[in-house]
Amino acid sequence: MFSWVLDNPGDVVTEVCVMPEAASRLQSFAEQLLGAPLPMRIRAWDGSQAGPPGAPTLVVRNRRALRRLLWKPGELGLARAWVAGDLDIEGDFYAALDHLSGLVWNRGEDARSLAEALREPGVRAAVRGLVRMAGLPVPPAPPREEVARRRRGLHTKRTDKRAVSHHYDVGNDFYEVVLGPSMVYSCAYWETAEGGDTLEDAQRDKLELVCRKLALMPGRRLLDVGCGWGSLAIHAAREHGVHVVGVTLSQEQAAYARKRVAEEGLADRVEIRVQDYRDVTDAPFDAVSSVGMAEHVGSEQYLTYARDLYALLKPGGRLLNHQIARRPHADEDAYSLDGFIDAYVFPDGELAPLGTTVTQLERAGFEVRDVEPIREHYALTLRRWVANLEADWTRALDLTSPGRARVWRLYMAASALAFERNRLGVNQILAVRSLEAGGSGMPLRARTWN
Ligand SMILES: C[S@@+](CC[C@H](N)C(=O)[O-])C[C@H]1O[C@@H](n2cnc3c(N)ncnc32)[C@H](O)[C@@H]1O
Repeated sequence: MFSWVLDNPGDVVTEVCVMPEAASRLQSFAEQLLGAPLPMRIRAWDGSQAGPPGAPTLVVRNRRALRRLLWKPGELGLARAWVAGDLDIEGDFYAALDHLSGLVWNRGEDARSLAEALREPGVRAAVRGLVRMAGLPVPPAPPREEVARRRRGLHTKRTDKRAVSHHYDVGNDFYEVVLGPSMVYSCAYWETAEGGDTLEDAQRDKLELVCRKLALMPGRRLLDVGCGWGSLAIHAAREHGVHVVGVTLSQEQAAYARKRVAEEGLADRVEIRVQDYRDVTDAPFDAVSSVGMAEHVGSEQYLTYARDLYALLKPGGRLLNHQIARRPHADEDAYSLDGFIDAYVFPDGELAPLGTTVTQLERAGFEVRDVEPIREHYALTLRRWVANLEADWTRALDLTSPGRARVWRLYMAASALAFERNRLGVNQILAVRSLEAGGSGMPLRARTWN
């Protein structure tokens, strides 16, 4: 099936890039490579179209898109072409992304995925030949030791600050468009699977759930690690009467959060700092919340993170760690960092399987008391963020670059699908620093929380 590709790489370039009716040539090239019909329509730069009528359409605006795809086949190539505006999608965005991710990664028994096809040495060599002929340099794949070295160099205080700034210091106005008035950048807590409640209600319910799990009450001290725009700190101080220290690495977030705190009249109870969690020294706290922050910590630093939070708590104090989890890989050593999310969205972000996180918390001394998996909630939340962005697209383009707006739309929609398809999870882990004699201070019936 691949002999045509292997034997005639020059003809393939000519066929696909130079001859008329590019869409049907593209379709037949992809179908030969994958060994199955394409479920999407294609519209090419010359206006030609091919594929099942009524299906979502992949618009290939120019030949450069093909070069990008062939140069880095898979997630990163697709994303590069998408960010540059060389590729577009018409029709149902989620259905199209679902088809594309299926084509690239998981086809099932009867058809191979692009990733599988490209693992065959002959096909890989032919594709690299194509890329060379298309005039693009072919970088060597980084050796395993290089991936390991890069990992070790990550997550110093300086690199974390730079990575956080890349993601969060892009304008609070842009985040207001996406997140809406609640300004919470983590999974909400919905009443129904249909997501009938508003995003603001669902976010308020999430903040309240975190406060109840932490048994917050007047006079207690809460440390909110990765406090974002201050929403949890404000809710906890206003509704539960606690004193809160919120730390973030983002200057823009801190300025925004302080303004909100002052407007709410809570300046005597909420302190927002631009500070790394590793630099917090004013222990002890009765409770620590870390919501949507631990994804930035990285595997090399995770135990340090867990130990630091443990040390900051009083005996009997609770940690609520709300964190995205990936599925374990068959070969954990081969786990590579250079995907689309790393390149464009969260530089140096790292996801761990749930079991790894629980083990690290236990190794740091915590007793893990409860794990609540809430991945369906994240899919609902992300779909709402995508809808917010699409509804205010023109303003979003004014507030940021078109490339960034396209990246955010793609990463949020693709992440919604990943949570729906169970490729990603998100969990609220409640852990306790036990009292000296071993008591947890937890109620016998855990669901009442305090
Ligand atoms: C996804 S946001 C979540 C914000 C907030 N918890 C929420 O739910 O809306 C992640 C937060 O973690 C913060 N962060 C990341 N690394 C940090 C570090 N090393 N020390 C302190 N904060 C950090 C970022 O500045 C950002 O505020």
